[in-house]
Amino acid sequence: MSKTSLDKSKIKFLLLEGIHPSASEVLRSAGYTQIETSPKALPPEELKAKIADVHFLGIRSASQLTADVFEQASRLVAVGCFCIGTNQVDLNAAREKGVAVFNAPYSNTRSVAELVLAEAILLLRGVPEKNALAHRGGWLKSAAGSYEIRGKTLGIVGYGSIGTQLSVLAEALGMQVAFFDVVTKLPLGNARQVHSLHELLAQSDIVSLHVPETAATQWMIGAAEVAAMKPGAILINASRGTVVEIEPLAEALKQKKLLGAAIDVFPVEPRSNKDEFQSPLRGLDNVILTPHIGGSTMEAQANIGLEVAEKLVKYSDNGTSTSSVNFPEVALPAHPGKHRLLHIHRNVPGVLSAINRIFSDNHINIASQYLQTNEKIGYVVTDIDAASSDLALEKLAQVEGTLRSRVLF
Ligand SMILES: NC(=O)c1ccc[n+]([C@@H]2O[C@H](COP(=O)([O-])OP(=O)(O)OC[C@H]3O[C@@H](n4cnc5c(N)ncnc54)[C@H](O)[C@@H]3O)[C@@H](O)[C@H]2O)c1
Ligand SMILES: O=C(O)CC[C@@H](O)C(=O)O
Repeated sequence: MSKTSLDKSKIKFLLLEGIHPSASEVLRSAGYTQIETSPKALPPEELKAKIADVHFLGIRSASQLTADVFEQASRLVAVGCFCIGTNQVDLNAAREKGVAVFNAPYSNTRSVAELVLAEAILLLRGVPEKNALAHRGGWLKSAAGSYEIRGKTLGIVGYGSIGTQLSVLAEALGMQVAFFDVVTKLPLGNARQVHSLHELLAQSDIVSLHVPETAATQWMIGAAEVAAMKPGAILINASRGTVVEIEPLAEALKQKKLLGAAIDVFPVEPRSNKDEFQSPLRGLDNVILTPHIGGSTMEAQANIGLEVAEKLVKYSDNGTSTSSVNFPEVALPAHPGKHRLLHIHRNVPGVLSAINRIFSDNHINIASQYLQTNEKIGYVVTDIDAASSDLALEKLAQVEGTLRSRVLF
């Protein structure tokens, strides 16, 4: 048996951050037994020590997979992000190591959209302040500053999976929906696209952010943007903590320039439920603060567990990389009776011919072959007879540009 093909009982999975048990169930029913789980993210040094011995890693948003961490990951085959965002992973470093990264792009969109709408209603009614006061023995029975959601304008920044779900639900409640997106999008229902962020801010009663964390979205809402919002408007951020500058927001809330805010994500978030949450927004009664739970419902987490674990199993069992966020996507049939060689390489001219020269020079018959590339890497899968796989694998590893090769049988 080849040294680089492990039997399933030796393949190690590490699932961090309280990933739903549905993931472990999928892995166990696929025959994997070495599954270690932890309720929290690991600090960098601990993560580096652990990752050295792991073949598959599951994380959510709190684990930081930097280039340094990937340096230690000599056995790592794939990472599963059991969430939508993949900004916590250095995708280039993963690609350089030949590590495929998967996520769950849709399983929690509904949960986020529902939370945002609920928060919008509560903020428009001043419930956070009235609730806080009642807990302190106060009684604020008043309609002043309380409004229905019907007829209000919702401004959505980022009209993707979550933004569009929210748009549909908001219209069902009688809201007007406007959105800003860098891409021209087909508006759903009666929603309309506006051409600049400031145009959106100037006309929205509620602004809700649904962009990914990128260089362009970093601090996209700062002092100037808060100033551009309508007096008495509401800001909701359930996207990423780096999208909003907290200090100018806190100031606008203290000055009552804004009616309220609901913030689910923060520039710095505690690594576990035992660490202290620190923020200038603490103590402001017109702000709903939630601990990054936009996607945290039992339904969403169970679905994410299934979805991502199934992707890891398919990649481990037969090399299928469909819906990977950093890898060429290949959907592969089963390969009964054959050994399957997986070769991941830099996408430079000549690699495929070098690979096929190995097969022809060594009289190895190819039963089937698949190639897919993206701008950076190529992924070649070749099914051959079992007898030749050790020799072929040894030679494939020597091809110039090789990032990783392994065999499945
Ligand atoms: N709080 C939570 O628990 C939670 C849960 C799920 C997702 N999220 C976050 O929400 C983000 C959005 O999720 P999604 O599934 O809707 O993503 P998506 O990729 O489907 O949509 C993002 C949209 O933002 C647009 N966009 C990108 N850059 C932009 C910019 N600079 N200005 C304006 N628009 C821009 C894109 O064109 C796209 O339409 C995720 O990336 C994730 O970070 C948070
Ligand atoms: O569950 C998480 O930690 C992240 C949730 C959310 O931000 C996502 O990107 O899906």
